[in-house]
Amino acid sequence: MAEQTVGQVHFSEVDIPTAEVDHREAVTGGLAASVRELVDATIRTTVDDDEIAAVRAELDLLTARLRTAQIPGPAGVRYNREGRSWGWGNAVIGQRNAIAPPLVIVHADDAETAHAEVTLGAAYEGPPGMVHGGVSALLMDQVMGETASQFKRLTMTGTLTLRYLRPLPLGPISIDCRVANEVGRKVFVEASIGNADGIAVEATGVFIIPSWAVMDEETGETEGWRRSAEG
Ligand SMILES: CCCCCCCC/C=C\CCCCCCCC(=O)SCCNC(=O)CCNC(=O)[C@H](O)C(C)(C)COP(=O)(O)OP(=O)(O)OC[C@H]1O[C@@H](n2cnc3c(N)ncnc32)[C@H](O)[C@@H]1OP(=O)(O)O
Repeated sequence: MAEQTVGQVHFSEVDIPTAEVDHREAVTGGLAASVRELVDATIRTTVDDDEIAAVRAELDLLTARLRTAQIPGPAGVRYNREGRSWGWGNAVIGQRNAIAPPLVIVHADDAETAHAEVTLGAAYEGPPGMVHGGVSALLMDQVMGETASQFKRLTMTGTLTLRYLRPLPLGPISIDCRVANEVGRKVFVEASIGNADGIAVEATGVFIIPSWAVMDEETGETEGWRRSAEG
């Protein structure tokens, strides 16, 4: 495994064929999907106290089984020589992260725009029956960050400005995003989140290519960074 550091950001090149990565992702992604169901059931269950205690005891045993073999810290972002990258712990798109919806982001071929759709359930509630405003910001931040990066450079959120136009009910939502402008190391991005009734939140963001992450196009120092959302 080769460690690569761009300024303060570390990522790892691992020699795993894409087919095996896809397989691992399908298996562990299935586990995360089951845990997502568990999260929803935990919020909504009305079983009695004894049943909760019994379920909890079983869950603690299951968790202990998973912990018999685990990595020492967070999942990080990894990539292989075929250009497949994956960030399984990412809070928004992480396939192994039950906290992540997970969002599947579709980027246009020119990488200037992106679109994402997902259904948000009880775990994402803020106002009663509505999507938490911070969740809307979180999801848009990820879509905007990826779009700003255009998968060819590292960008970080500098300023995110949100205008909440109307409450967004839990249920199916969609996000649209586009690069509006670019000046030096600043990439200006616009996004919105809404549903079939229209836009609920508009966002504008300044995403910065950090001074420590300006890459040399010739040496391809950061070539391992690719379309993580697709993998
Ligand atoms: C081979 C290719 C590689 C491809 C890679 C593709 C990967 C694809 C995969 C995945 C995509 C990413 C998906 C993630 C999505 C989630 C995003 C997050 O959650 S990011 C975490 C939260 N954000 C932070 O933690 C930042 C913390 N802040 C910093 O690190 C710095 O303050 C930073 C980088 C924002 C700026 O540091 P400086 O040293 O580079 O900035 P200075 O040189 O002072 O300024 C440059 C210009 O930017 C403006 N600027 C600086 N900070 C700004 C700010 N906060 N807001 C707006 N403008 C700012 C300045 O005014 C200046 O503008 P003037 O050139 O003078 O016009």
